Formats: sequence, structure tokens, C-alpha cells
Amino acid sequence: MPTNKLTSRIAIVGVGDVGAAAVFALILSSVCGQILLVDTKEAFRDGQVLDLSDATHRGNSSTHVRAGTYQEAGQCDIVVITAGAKQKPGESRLQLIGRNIGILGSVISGMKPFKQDTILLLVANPVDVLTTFAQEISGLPKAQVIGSGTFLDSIRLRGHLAEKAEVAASSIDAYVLGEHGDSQFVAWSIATIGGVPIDKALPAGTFDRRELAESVKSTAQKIIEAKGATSYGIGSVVASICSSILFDKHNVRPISHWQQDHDCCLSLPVVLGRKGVVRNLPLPLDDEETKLLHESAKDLREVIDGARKNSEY
Ligand SMILES: NC(=O)C1=CN([C@@H]2O[C@H](COP(=O)(O)OP(=O)(O)OC[C@H]3O[C@@H](n4cnc5c(N)ncnc54)[C@H](O)[C@@H]3O)[C@@H](O)[C@H]2O)C=CC1
Ligand SMILES: CC(=O)C(=O)O
Repeated sequence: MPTNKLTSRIAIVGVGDVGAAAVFALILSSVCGQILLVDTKEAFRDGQVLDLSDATHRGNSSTHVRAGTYQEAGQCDIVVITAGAKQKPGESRLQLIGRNIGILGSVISGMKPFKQDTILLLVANPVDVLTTFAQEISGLPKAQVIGSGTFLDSIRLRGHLAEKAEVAASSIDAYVLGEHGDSQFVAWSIATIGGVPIDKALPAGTFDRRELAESVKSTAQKIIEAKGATSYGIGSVVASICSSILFDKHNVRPISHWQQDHDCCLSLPVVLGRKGVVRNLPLPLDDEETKLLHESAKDLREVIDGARKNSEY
């Protein structure tokens, strides 16, 4: 395992609620040597630098936080893009595309040319659509441009199942796949608890699958209605993805990546390492899940096609 935590650099572009939570999680996990904060609101960004730097002085953190420019960000090992508008209560992630496609374009243009092996990690929503456009605009190899996708939804799902089964979430393998949004679905046919198929580990009648999937899907809206933004869950997801990349861990993660068969980016599990997507995993989905995956991709392609007509991309 490469020991690169002292030398590697991560840029966070957009240091609002999500960006700051990601930086905090990265500091506590000691993933990299330096974190560069980039934001158009310079005074706000400098305040975040001071505040988050305080967290590095606790214990023996080896992470240094500082302000950075777009050009410097493009030379980092990982660039996390959280810049963009967030949902208002009742708004879908896909409805953000008109506001966030322009921001994505200006952010990527400002960072070009990228360091050759930079990994771009999209977090701003709609994350699958923006990941698809970021692959085109950046010119980087598709394996190096990924989105956080349904990793967060899968963690939410595992949390619910852990409570039902009274088993640690880390012993549960269960994925939410497709769009990080309204057309997502749970791949129940491949879910296991401690390697035991979920049908056997949590017998029928223990819980209502449809209800649980709906509860996972509506978590973000519940949080947004209550406090205006979600941040800590996605912050920990960003730290985990960055750690998999920089330490070349080859973990299997459900993240948004290019799907040739679907002509867009969406989430299926991949092996994640220093080159980004190391490889895909063939997934034995059942017929209903395969249909849901196709429908999810269709919804995403419609938004991508609409955005192409209404923007310069
Ligand atoms: N993928 C996921 O699972 C999640 C995605 N999100 C998404 O993350 C995005 C950010 O959410 P929040 O942090 O809550 O919003 P926020 O409004 O708190 O922060 C956004 C920041 O981006 C900055 N920004 C805007 N344009 C910029 C540009 N051109 N260059 C640099 N910085 C720029 C703003 O100044 C602001 O500080 C939203 O699109 C939200 O929907 C949020 C939670 C989870
Ligand atoms: C906001 C969002 O995408 C989430 O928390 O899932």
C-alpha cells in the first residue's frame, strides 16, 4: 500500500456546507498532506481555512489546510467538486442542472490543464449528470472522472438494515444503484448479511422492502426540510472515496462512473484505486432490477440531452 499521506494533495472546490464537512472528515481520517480550499466567495473561504485549520491542531494531524486557486486545484491528486446550488425543500436533484452546469463549466475551464493523473470527484448535484459532462469538458480519461453517486444512499440503506438485523452495518453488503436521485433502486437480489442472502438473514415479514427503499430515497429531503442541507454523510463518503484512491485500496464501492451500455454515468459497484475506476464488477441483477437500471439511465439521458440543448455543452 503506498504511504502517500504526507505528500498527496486534495482540492475542494466549493467550501459551503458539503465542502467543509468533507474537509473536516478528511482531516480526522488523515488521508492527505494538504487540502486546498477554493471558492468564489474569498472572505468566506478564508474563514473556512481558519476554522478548519483549528481542527488540524488537535492531536498530531499531518494535514495542512490552505486557500487555493483553480490553477493550483488542477494540479492536485484529487479535485472534489462541491460548488453549486443545492435543493430547496420539494425540489429534485435533477432540477438543479440549469444552475449547476454553468458553474461546472467555469470551474473545469479554470483548472485546465489538469495534472495527468488527477482524479475528479463530482459531488454537486445532479451528480450523475454533472459527472457525465465533467468527463467531456475535462478531457481526462473517463476512469479518472467519477461521482459520489449512490454510495451515500447505500450507506443509508445499510444503516436501516443494520437496525433491523441487529448486525453491524460493516457486515452488510447491500447496494442502492442507478441515479443518485428519484429513479434509484435497491438491488435486493444481491443483498447479503454476513454473506447470507437477505431473504434468509431477514425473513419475509421482518420488514417492508418498498417502505425501506422509500425511506432511504427520502432521507435527503427530510434533512433538507429540517435544516436546509445535508453535509455530514456526504462528507464521510468523500473522505472514504479519497482514501480508497490515494491508498490504492481496491475497495468495491457503488459510485457514479461511465456506463458505455447506458451512454451516461450512473452508479454500479466498481473497484476503486489510484487510477480511479480500476474495473467494473459484473452484477447478476434480476430482470426487474435490470429494467429499473435501464429506466434510471433513460431518465438521466433525457436530462443530459435537455442540458445539451440549453447550454453550450
Ligand atoms: N452527491 C451527494 O450525495 C450530495 C450532493 N450535494 C450537493 O452539493 C452541492 C453543494 O451543497 P452545499 O455545500 O450544501 O451548498 P452551499 O451553498 O453551502 O455551498 C456551495 C459553495 O459553492 C461555492 N461556489 C459556487 N460557485 C462556485 C464556483 N464557480 N467556484 C467555486 N465555488 C463556487 C459557493 O460560494 C458556496 O460556498 C449541491 O449541489 C448539493 O445538492 C449535497 C449533499 C449530498
Ligand atoms: C442532497 C443529497 O444529494 C443527499 O443528501 O443525498
